Amino acid sequence: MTAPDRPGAPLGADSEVGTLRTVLLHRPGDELRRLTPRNNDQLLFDGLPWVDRARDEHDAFAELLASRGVEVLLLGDLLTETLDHSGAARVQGVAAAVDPRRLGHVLARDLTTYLRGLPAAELATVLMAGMTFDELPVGDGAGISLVRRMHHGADFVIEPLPNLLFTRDSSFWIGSRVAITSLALRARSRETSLTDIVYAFHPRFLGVRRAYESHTAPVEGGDILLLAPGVVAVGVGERTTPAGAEALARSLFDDDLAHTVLVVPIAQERASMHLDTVCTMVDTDAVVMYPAIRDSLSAFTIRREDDGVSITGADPFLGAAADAMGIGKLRVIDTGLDSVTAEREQWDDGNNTLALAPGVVVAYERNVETNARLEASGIEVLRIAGSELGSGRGGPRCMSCPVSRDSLRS
Ligand SMILES: NC(=O)NCCC[C@H](N)C(=O)O
Repeated sequence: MTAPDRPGAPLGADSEVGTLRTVLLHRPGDELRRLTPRNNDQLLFDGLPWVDRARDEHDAFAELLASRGVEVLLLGDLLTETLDHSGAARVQGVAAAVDPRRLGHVLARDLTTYLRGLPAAELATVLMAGMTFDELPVGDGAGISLVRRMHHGADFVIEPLPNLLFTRDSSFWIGSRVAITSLALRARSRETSLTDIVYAFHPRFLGVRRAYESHTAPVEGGDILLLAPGVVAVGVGERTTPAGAEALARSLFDDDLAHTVLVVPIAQERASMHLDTVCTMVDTDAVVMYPAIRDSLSAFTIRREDDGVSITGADPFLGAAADAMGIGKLRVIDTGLDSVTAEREQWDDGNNTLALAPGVVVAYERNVETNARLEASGIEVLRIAGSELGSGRGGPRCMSCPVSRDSLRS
């Protein structure tokens, strides 16, 4: 992995459980205040979070990580620093936010000029929280746009990005490279314009190379599990598509970032929108998994071969994963729950843990039964509150993008 001359540990990750050194989070901000009962479904939230409380919960999450020696980077801070540092980042970030097809040429042009001139912190806020027609600056020429006149003041000129909270999905690190993903749904697609400029222009990431650069089809970070160095599982369901998984596998092989990719079909349902909603790694050879899918989860195995690739399967996931990882057995921590408790705790992200090291995970406190079973199996569980954070349907893993983990290769 790279970057000895930068602050902090070398960048990159080759597993889900190597000791976590640096992580990217997003502190809940004004983008969450945009949620209303009319738009929350479209913006992929199941309710309206109490924003100040969500922030408190998130601050406690960040403090827990820091208390365990993890360097916490905040997306909002990195974005502000990036926009301050780079004119090109400003141009790119604004261009992705201003849609002339929707706003018309006149308004798009005036808004672009206005945004490019904003101080970095204000621009970062607009790019994350969006902007309404009421919030447009009043000045010369205001009112000449028909689009402006005909829209309701509370309509969005720039749509907010409340799901920035889930930093896992818009980028992920593999080896010493970062992949900017290709988010499937309209409500989230602009998020990657922000991770893209941060990784392209922030001095901290100077010289970092990209993985999956072509992003030809949808791939979301929540579907990617780094099972072991060189072995990657990719969930295919509501978000990542078969074409995305195939393109990612070929790209990882070409860049020598993986030799085996397991493609794992998951139900196309909100409760299991990503692979990490039903299964996360808690140790080098162990996962916590939603019990209802334990025996039915399957995988196609794509291997890099001397003369191309081979595809086998579908086979039972647990066996295919153990084979690919070169271990006798992938342990499933037996959450042993009755089906109703298991379903409730899966919905509340009980299986969505963030490993800080082998056998040490962060989990939502509300999943009492799952956490107790993890502890009974020897896993250290660090509990955080998530009553408000969870309203977007994501747990500790979804809310974190590991930027640096110790390698498991050594
Ligand atoms: N990796 C994850 O499962 N992320 C959670 C994403 C939740 C977000 N509200 C979404 O629907 O995309």
